[in-house]
Amino acid sequence: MVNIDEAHPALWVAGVLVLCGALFHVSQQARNLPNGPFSLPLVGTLALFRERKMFHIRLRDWAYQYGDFFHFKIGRSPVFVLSSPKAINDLLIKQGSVYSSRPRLSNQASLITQNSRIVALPYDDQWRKQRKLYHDLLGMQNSKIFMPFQGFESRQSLLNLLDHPGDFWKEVTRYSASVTFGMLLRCRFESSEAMIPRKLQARMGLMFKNISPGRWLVDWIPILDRLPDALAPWRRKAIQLREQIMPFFAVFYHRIKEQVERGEAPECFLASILQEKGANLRPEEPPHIIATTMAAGTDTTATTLQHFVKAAVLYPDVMREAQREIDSVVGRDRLPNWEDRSSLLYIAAMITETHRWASAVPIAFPHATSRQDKYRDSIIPSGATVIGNVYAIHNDPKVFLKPDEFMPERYLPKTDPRAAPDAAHMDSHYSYGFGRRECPGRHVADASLFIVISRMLWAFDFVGNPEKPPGPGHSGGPVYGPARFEATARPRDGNVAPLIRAEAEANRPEGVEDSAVYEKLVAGMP
Ligand code: HEM
Repeated sequence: MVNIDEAHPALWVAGVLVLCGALFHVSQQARNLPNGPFSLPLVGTLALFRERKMFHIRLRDWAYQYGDFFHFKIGRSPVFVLSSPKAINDLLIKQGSVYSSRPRLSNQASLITQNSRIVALPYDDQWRKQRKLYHDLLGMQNSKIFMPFQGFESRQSLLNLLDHPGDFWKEVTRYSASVTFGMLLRCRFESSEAMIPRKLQARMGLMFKNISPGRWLVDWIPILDRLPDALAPWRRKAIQLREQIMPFFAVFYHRIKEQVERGEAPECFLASILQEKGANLRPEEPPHIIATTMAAGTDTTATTLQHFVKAAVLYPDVMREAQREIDSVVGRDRLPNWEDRSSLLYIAAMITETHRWASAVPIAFPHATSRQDKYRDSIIPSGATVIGNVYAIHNDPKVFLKPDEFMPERYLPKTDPRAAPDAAHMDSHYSYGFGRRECPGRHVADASLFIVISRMLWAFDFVGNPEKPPGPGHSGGPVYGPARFEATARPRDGNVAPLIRAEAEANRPEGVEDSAVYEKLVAGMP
């Protein structure tokens, strides 16, 4: 969360200043805080600066040391960390009306996001308005309208993997981007080399880097923000960054807007926002909704698929068990389809286990309180940051036996002879977050994962490079993928190639255009 690497010089200056002040201030609330790592008044928890650990690893280690309800401090502000299903259930879920806000963005971050990105909005009417748009689009029932896209794109994935067996890494990004862009604006990508997903990733990287708390000197010395614009060049810089990031999204916005005005828009999320559903939005909101949807839908699903391929390579017995199930339910003469979903229990368990074993967002997104509350004798002030420690819980041996092992059996129904119910003391996972802020795209995401995973395993064995097996470590952030690794998709038998080629073009959804039209429009952008 705190971008220490980026903010290093700023931290030292801020550290000296706040240390001077520290002698005169003692946080009133400190008396009521739960256990936690050592912190200095005003400076906060020193280990945040000292140790070069990834944030979710550090939070897991602290959870082992301080228990399932601890705090640390950023400056003077306590951050509360919940590291057991009980603590999460007690607060983030049962007390949703109190624990569903977001930490306040810095002024710099607000300049970049224009307070229009749902993931960062506080629990207020603007959030409710945007959340309803997502709910209407992505709710359990409505999300079914995307099945034809997911079905078609998963067959394109098989074709691309057949032609380029080593390209799974890029292919899963193409797949996820096509599903997301399809629902957002009826646009798709045929090739794994498509340039738009890469441009999207670059922009989101720039955005997240610059809205992270602690990124700017002024985040650490807020009094500087009182200076007029002429003496505050960082404000201009934030606006320049926004102008670097947002025109890319405006391209999609303007094209669909023109189509709406001509009465020629495709039936899609963006058109419905520009027609009646988004009537109450501020003008700057739709481009940010486009950016959020593209980013939230693409990177997370692609990353989860990369984790899945890693598991398939590292656990060939699990892959074979899944293939045995597919072969017995589906046979070898056709691809798995939606009707098979309720019979493919091992595949369902495998998807849940992928979310647990390697969460794409290992601490979800921090929540914040909208009023003061009390928990286990501690006062949690209004506006406090509260983190659900997903990674710690998913890796806690008290909750999941042998947490390092990829074991779909832990999620099978108890009556299934393959089940290992004692291996899980929780019947789900927290990779989609919690309570009222839980990911609204989860039904779409799980459907996307089901259809492409079941079909990939029907068609291919995933084989690693014995010289370079997938290692530990992560890529990316705030969405964490595995460290890059090699894998080859090897057709399982002689039926696979002819069937994939024969089926690739079937049931092409109507009204979906190739991304070429947008590629021309964004070609000149860096
Ligand atoms: C495997 C795929 C996905 C994962 C792991 C994932 C994970 C998450 C997480 C952890 C959160 C924060 C929850 C919280 O604050 O408690 C979130 C929020 C969100 N997700 Fe997803 N997500 C995925 C797919 C999607 C898709 C496909 C969409 C839509 C196209 C989407 C749209 C959103 C939105 C709009 C929010 C913000 C919700 C809010 O702040 O109220 N996500 N997601």
